[in-house]
This record gives sequence, structure tokens and C-alpha cells, in this order.
Amino acid sequence: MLEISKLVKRYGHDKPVLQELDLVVEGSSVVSIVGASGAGKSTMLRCINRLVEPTSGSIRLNGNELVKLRGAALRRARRKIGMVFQGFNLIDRLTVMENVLAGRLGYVSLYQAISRRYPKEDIERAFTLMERVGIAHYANKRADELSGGERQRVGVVRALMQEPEILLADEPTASLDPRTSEQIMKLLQSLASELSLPVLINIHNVAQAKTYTERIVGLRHGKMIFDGAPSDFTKDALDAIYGGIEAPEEELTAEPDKAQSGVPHDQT
Ligand SMILES: Nc1ncnc2c1ncn2[C@@H]1O[C@H](COP(=O)(O)OP(=O)(O)OP(=O)(O)O)[C@@H](O)[C@H]1O
Repeated sequence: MLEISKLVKRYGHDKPVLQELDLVVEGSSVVSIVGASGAGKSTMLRCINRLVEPTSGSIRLNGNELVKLRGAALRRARRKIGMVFQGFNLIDRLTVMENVLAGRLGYVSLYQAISRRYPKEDIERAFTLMERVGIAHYANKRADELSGGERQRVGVVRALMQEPEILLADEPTASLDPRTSEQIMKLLQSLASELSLPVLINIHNVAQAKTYTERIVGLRHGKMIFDGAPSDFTKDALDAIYGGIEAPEEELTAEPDKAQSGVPHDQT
């Protein structure tokens, strides 16, 4: 369970970007975080894995307070937090398998990593997960030879190799075409339930948030102003979150074209 309480983040002397934010995510919930550019979505995710230092407040993952951790304790806690990025963050000249195994870096010794002597169980787990998301046949391909959707699947598998207790996805579909975006959203949704993993997804596309996540959290100027089911996410909620702020109309209202998504069942 993730429990965020009174989280404040202030960059320098500016106004706080997150203002006493509270959020609890239980079980295998898939939660989307929506809000206009600058609302504080990325800052919130990055406070959770401490890529950004919270100014005050508490973030507990399965009972462990993350905010005060330092050194080895912080590194241990970070292993349990998987992160998927908009730009995939793969190492292009390495193979898919090598990128995937990078998810084990927090667990293996430096010698094992440098000599690429990963434990047999890690290799097996890598293949199982790659098969699950449909990229096992690319194991020995260079990462830069893959399409965007395939690269994001590598990013997802790398995060899962950490055996995370939570998965954070920062705009995971923003670099992908609409159909591929839907496949990735569907994949995250299925993996959350298969692996009993809570997933937090920052997303600009409200229509996809409504279709592929079970709970929507809306931020505006660092405050949570909506927290509910997609069915409760009415035009009023949309106006409250984005009112007076320009957002592309089709991103907010267009229904994802599920009929055309064409994702084989075993890959979603
Ligand atoms: N490292 C930083 N130093 C100073 N200000 C920052 C830093 N990172 C973010 N900010 C500011 O914090 C605010 C929130 O940014 P954040 O990236 O969290 O918003 P966001 O909702 O994720 O936006 P987007 O959807 O555009 O990614 C913005 O005003 C941004 O300029």
C-alpha cells in the first residue's frame, strides 16, 4: 500500500509545487494522475522514488517511510519502486536482454553486473516477462532497432525485473501513436492485476485514463481536486482541473478506439 500524507514540494524559494497532498493507493489499483502541464504530476511521482527530495510530509510504501531514507536504505527501498518513462530510457547500443537485466542492478554485485554473470533465475525471469509482453524474440536485438511500442515494453519489463512493490509510469504513452498507446495502457492494466501491483500513471490523455484505469486523481496547482472513478469524472471535474488552461480537445474527450487496438490477448 502507498500512503502519501501532507506531501509538500517546494523548488528553491518558489511557491510549493505540491501542497499538502494526501493519497492512498491499495492493492493492485491502477490510478491515473491527470492535470494540466505544471500541475505537479511528475514532481509527485519523483518524490515517491526520491528522484526529487520532498520538502515535507510522509510517503510510506507497505509501511516503510521513504522520505527520511539515506544511503543503502534508500537504494534498497528504490529497488522496490519500478519506473517507466515517457522516453523509455533504454541504452540504445545494448540488447533488449541487457536492458531488461539492468532492472536487476540493485540486486546483483558490481562484479556480476560488469561481467554480465546474472543469476540463472534472473535470466529465466527476464525471458518469462519478455514472453509475457511479446518481445522475447527480440532478446538479442539492439534496443535502438525496436519500434516505440516495443521499446516501451522493454521499459516495462526492466521495471518489473526489480520485483517492484509499486510501478510508477510517467507519461508512458506520450511518445507513442494512439493505437500503440492503448496497447501499452492495456498492458499496464493487465500486469497490475496479474502481479497484484499498484500502478500510478501520469497521463495527459483523459480519455485513455478513463478507459484503462479504475481511479483518476486530478491535480491543479499542486492540490488534489478530484479523486474518483472514471464514471464520476464529469465535465465539471474536467473544467475544475483544466478550466482556463488550454488542452487539446481531442485528448480530453476522444474515446480510445478499442476495436482497432489489435492487441493479441496474451500480450495485454
Ligand atoms: N527541477 C525543478 N526546478 C525548479 N522547478 C521545477 C523543477 N521541476 C519542476 N519544476 C516546476 O514545478 C512545477 C510542476 O512541474 P511538474 O513537472 O511536476 O508538472 P507536471 O504536471 O508533471 O507537468 P507536465 O505535464 O508538463 O510534465 C512546474 O511549474 C515546473 O516548472
